[in-house]
Amino acid sequence: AACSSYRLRDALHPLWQSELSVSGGTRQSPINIHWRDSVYDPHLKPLKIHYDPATCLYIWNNGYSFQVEFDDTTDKSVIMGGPLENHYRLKQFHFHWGAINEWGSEHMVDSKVYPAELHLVHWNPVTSTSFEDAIMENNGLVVIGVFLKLGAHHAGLQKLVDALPAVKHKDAIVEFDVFDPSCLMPSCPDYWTYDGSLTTPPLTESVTWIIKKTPIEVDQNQLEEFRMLLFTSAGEEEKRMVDNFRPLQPLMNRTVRSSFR
Ligand SMILES: COc1ccc(C[C@H]2SC(=O)NC2=O)c(OC)c1
Ligand SMILES: [Zn+2]
Repeated sequence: AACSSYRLRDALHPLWQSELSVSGGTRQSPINIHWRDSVYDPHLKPLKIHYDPATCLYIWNNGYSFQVEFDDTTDKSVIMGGPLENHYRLKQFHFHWGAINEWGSEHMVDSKVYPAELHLVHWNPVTSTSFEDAIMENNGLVVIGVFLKLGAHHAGLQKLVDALPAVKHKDAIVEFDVFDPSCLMPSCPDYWTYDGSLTTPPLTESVTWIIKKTPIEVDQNQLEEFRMLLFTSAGEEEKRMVDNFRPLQPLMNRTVRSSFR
């Protein structure tokens, strides 16, 4: 019943009216990860991350989240290992968050919700010639999800937070150079992985998800800076950018694998 009400609410939500475009979806995201149902896979390798801070280009407000874009014309910022057959190039990262600390993440772990979730989006340059192509390819994309929890100040994130006032409105863009997103990774190597989809239209089922088990800590002021962004363009009636997460989707015939016992 819960999932059907989610899907009803999901389909009615203004952002996902186009949900019908994948109404036959069998591998939609996000999901609630039931820890005990995840299956340890000894063949899963450690995830290898090599990001070159010089590939960072700019930060912008796309009307749904704020996004940091990277130069993906070379293999300078890549991930490999883990469940992956080859390397994937970093294209962008963005966040999802709530109006208050009680919710905000897209994925959940045993129904535990976090105040925010980071998504690092990568594409497969071996099977696709561009990010745009990879979106339509089965397993063309890899998104690493990192939970954010309320706690200590995150010094690495602060550089990003300090740039947010410059991208307050939809379509605002500001140069953002030399940022290493590795600083947003928890040191714990453990992750879950499953086959899923984009969590915004076109909702295509082209994503290998890698969800880190351990959250990173950020402080209240940093979360509140996220919540001062706007969905709306300059001159429009202001709508605060909050609750930009998709409701849970049914697991259907999928198994979540874990890299740890
Ligand atoms: C047209 O192609 C798109 C559109 C949207 C997103 C972003 C979505 S997907 C995710 O994980 N979170 C989000 O907000 C995307 O990302 C790969 C690719
Ligand atoms: Zn996302």
